[in-house]
Amino acid sequence: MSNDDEPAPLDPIELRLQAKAGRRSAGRLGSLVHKSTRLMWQAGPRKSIVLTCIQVINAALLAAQVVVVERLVSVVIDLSSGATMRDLLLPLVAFAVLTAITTVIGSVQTQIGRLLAESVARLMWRSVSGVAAAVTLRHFEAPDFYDLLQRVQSNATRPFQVTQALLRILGGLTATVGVGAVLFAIHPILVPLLAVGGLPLILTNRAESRLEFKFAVDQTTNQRERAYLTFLLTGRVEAKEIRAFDLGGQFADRLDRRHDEYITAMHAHVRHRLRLNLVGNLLSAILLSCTMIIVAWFIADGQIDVSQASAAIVAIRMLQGQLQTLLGGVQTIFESGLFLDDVELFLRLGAEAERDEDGAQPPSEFETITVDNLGFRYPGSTQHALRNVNMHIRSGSLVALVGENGSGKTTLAKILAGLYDCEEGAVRWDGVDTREFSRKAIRSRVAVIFQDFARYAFTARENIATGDGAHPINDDRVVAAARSAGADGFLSRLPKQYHTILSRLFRGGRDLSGGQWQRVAIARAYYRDAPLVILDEPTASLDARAEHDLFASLRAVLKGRTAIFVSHRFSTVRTADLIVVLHAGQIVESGSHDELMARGGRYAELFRLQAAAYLADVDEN
Ligand SMILES: Nc1ncnc2c1ncn2[C@@H]1O[C@H](COP(=O)(O)OP(=O)(O)OP(=O)(O)O)[C@@H](O)[C@H]1O
Repeated sequence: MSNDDEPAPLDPIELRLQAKAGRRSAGRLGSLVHKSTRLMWQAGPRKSIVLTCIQVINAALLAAQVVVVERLVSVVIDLSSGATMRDLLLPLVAFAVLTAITTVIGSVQTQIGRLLAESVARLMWRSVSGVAAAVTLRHFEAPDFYDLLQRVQSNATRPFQVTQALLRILGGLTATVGVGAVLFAIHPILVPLLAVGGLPLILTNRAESRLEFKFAVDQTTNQRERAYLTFLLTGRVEAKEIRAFDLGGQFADRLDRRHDEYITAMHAHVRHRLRLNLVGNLLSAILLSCTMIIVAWFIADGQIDVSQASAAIVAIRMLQGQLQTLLGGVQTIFESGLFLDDVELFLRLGAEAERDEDGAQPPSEFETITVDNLGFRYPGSTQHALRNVNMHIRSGSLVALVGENGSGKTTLAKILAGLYDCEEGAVRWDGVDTREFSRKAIRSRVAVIFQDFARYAFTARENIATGDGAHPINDDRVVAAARSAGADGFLSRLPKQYHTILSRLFRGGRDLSGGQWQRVAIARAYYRDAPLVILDEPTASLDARAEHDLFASLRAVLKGRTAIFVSHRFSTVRTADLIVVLHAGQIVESGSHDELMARGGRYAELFRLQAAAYLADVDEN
């Protein structure tokens, strides 16, 4: 996907239709089985082998049980004509041993299956979370992306179900072949009759799978809304406001309504599924009963004896069970296959993320950054957030972006940080368009902290060291960055100093004030050894002294690095080498504080407005 395009449509129904058009059912089943087996093998080769062997042994034991039943019935019949109770002992013991072994093997199989399932789920999560963390920010503007992510997350156990189903199919198949062979030996015609009995189930099972997937797709948005409302009602940050504005009841009602809609839809869905299930099983049972009638007719006709008939009935019962298992397995794979398509579609987004690494390496330092006629619209938006933006930033300078709310400061910061590509125009580092560089490498040359920076429930040192996740934590650099950001004092006083978890979510954790958090975030930016530092409203939560200290020491801390900061506080802005004034996505003025004041334009107006507010207070006192 080109980065200037809208995110690709992620419509799963469309995807399903494409998949359907492209492949026939048998081929599709083959490809699903292939993918799932590979996944299972990658997750646990030894466990996969053990489970496969167990299935085969189990199936052989089932076939042996049928033979033993035939022997048992034959001895029972012969009891009146000379056979003794001793003759009965051997088949009885064999039957008991076989039953016991099958039961024990069943439990072993379940437990190993659990372990393998966890490994498969971990493998899936690793890929999914890797892609979620790497896709471009554009995806996070698209509701389709969130819908897909939701389905991928809530179906993380699907590969496990597929692997379980695979094993069930394997077991079912082997047992069907084994027991089928015994049945064939009793009378060949019984086998095809049984196969016909399974046909209605195959058809209705497929229809049920499609129904299930359609239901899941239809309900994704509802499910996300419910997840969001639950998050609001249980979130720590939201807890204050929910109580202050008494929103709990209102949100709970909203959640209830969404739930009602979901349950109503589910009722209809369940009714539909049950109808299909009933039809399939009824037809199958009728056909199987016909088989029983034929067995009775064979006895009457003298084609088989009573012991063979008993064994045939046991075999038919067993085969019925195995056939159910087999078809259930196929159904699970088809059903999960539709969800796995979603996963595949999602993982394909990772390929685009990998292309972020393509391109030349940017220089480790730069002399100038030039912004040429930059234009940008957010995905799905018709309005330009930035238009005709031109800037020239010299290495080592301090640049301030100012302007009213919504004027485009943060958007410009995001583009300069390499988080979005520009739609029109270009950003150049020493004359080279940044799109020629690896985006990942560009991002590694920028240390950026946004207004809504992340507050990780990790230790203080980890919170700072996330500024450079590519290298092991260097504690000396952590402390140095914290000192430069004015965070060392309060972090050192925490119960476990820099090793204290900065959250109440975990035992022993401590939370910080808004301003203290902001200093930790600034330390995160300082920790990164990048030639360009971008700070989006770095002092919004700082007290007057902290703000003064931060800017007074900024140049010394930067040690010649270039810094761009967004601020609404003109007292700090005036220290910048270059002040860029944005209005409605365009640069309306730029220059030093003195130049802009002399010009008497928008900057001077905003500056005087703020200064007057302070002076008015001073005058009043
Ligand atoms: N994710 C987004 N999707 C669509 N439009 C957006 C998005 N983020 C911002 N905008 C729009 O882009 C324009 C510029 O927003 P931006 O956040 O860059 O402004 P700002 O100058 O940083 O504002 P503030 O001072 O309030 O932080 C605004 O009109 C805003 O509504």
